[in-house]
Amino acid sequence: MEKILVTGANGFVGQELVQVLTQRGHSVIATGKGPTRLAVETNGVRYVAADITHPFELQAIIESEKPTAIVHCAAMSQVDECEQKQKEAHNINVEATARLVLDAEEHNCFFLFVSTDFVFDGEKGMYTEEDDLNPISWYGQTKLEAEAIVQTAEVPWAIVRTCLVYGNAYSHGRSTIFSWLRDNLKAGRHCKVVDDQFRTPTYVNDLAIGIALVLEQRKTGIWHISGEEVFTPYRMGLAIAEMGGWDAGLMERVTAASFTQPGKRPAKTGFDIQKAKKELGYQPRSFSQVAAQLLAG
Ligand SMILES: NC(=O)C1=CN([C@@H]2O[C@H](COP(=O)(O)OP(=O)(O)OC[C@H]3O[C@@H](n4cnc5c(N)ncnc54)[C@H](OP(=O)(O)O)[C@@H]3O)[C@@H](O)[C@H]2O)C=CC1
Ligand SMILES: Cc1cn([C@H]2C[C@H](O)[C@@H](COP(=O)(O)OP(=O)(O)O[C@H]3O[C@@H](C)C(=O)[C@@H](O)[C@H]3O)O2)c(=O)[nH]c1=O
Repeated sequence: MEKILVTGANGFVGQELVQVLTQRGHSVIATGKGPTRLAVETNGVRYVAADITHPFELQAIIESEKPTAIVHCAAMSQVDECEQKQKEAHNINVEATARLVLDAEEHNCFFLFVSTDFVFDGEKGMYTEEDDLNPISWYGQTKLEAEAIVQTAEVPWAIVRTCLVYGNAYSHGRSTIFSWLRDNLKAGRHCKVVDDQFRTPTYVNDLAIGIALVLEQRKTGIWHISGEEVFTPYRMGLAIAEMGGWDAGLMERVTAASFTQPGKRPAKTGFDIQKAKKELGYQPRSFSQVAAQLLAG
């Protein structure tokens, strides 16, 4: 059993990760900005407020709690916000990560950093862990810089990259592609959905299990943990409409060019997850299986 400190625990990925880690018998120190927003009160979880941009808050928690591992989820994760607030995004996504790596070194904690497909430029698609990085957004640039810092850590480290994470959104949390599509279709709302961004969407519970496997097996290095099937958001919507018995005609099939967004999105990402399947025993569920389960409520 590990004693794991999770940053970004109030976030979409963090909430699920805290639950999965405790269900797997680990003791979790959940940290986030301000009061806890953990959706589920779980035994074995302690919540401690900590702003990662305040240098000594996390350091004091690590000093007193002595975790065996740190999973760093906290980030400015909205791509457009990162593009518009570049200094703040760098402060949160890069400088705070650098300080946390130093804290991990001081207390000999295994360090796991959660990263993104947006470190790639989207030309090739189906990226392996060996492919060259070339981000086209400031968000992706900050994650690339943070990855480079993590790789200098003098403690065992892992980088888990993931892609278009979906599931039921938490109240007050960020929406996810799945909940956004389902809610629009269910409400009979017209929506514009892109059909030229290729992803391997990742069920948030599969991601949390993948992170737990890396931690439990103390696997170091870079790991691509995502779904196995390629979808565009439009094709996800078609599947959801079909399963929910809703009108797919509510979705207007558009290209990414029809959106004027501050942050560029890579066209073709998605991950080749053979390494995680072979070496971790990671096995994501199919989109149809998960969507049916989520729609059944
Ligand atoms: N969602 C996705 O599709 C993908 C996510 N990722 C990565 O996964 C990680 C989690 O993402 P996700 O859960 O979706 O994003 P969220 O935005 O839901 O969660 C990020 C969390 O980080 C917290 N945070 C931000 N700034 C600070 C700070 N200064 N101090 C403490 N906490 C802070 C936020 O707090 P608050 O809630 O108070 O704002 C939030 O709870 C991120 O590193 C992201 O880059 C990677 C690929 C895909
Ligand atoms: C809002 C909106 C989104 N979409 C599509 C575009 C995109 O492929 C998908 C999600 O859109 P968003 O703008 O929410 O997310 P986006 O910023 O594209 O997603 C990214 O988030 C960060 C954290 C990551 O690390 C990336 O892996 C990726 O998941 O939904 C539409 O088709 N129509 C819409 O109206």
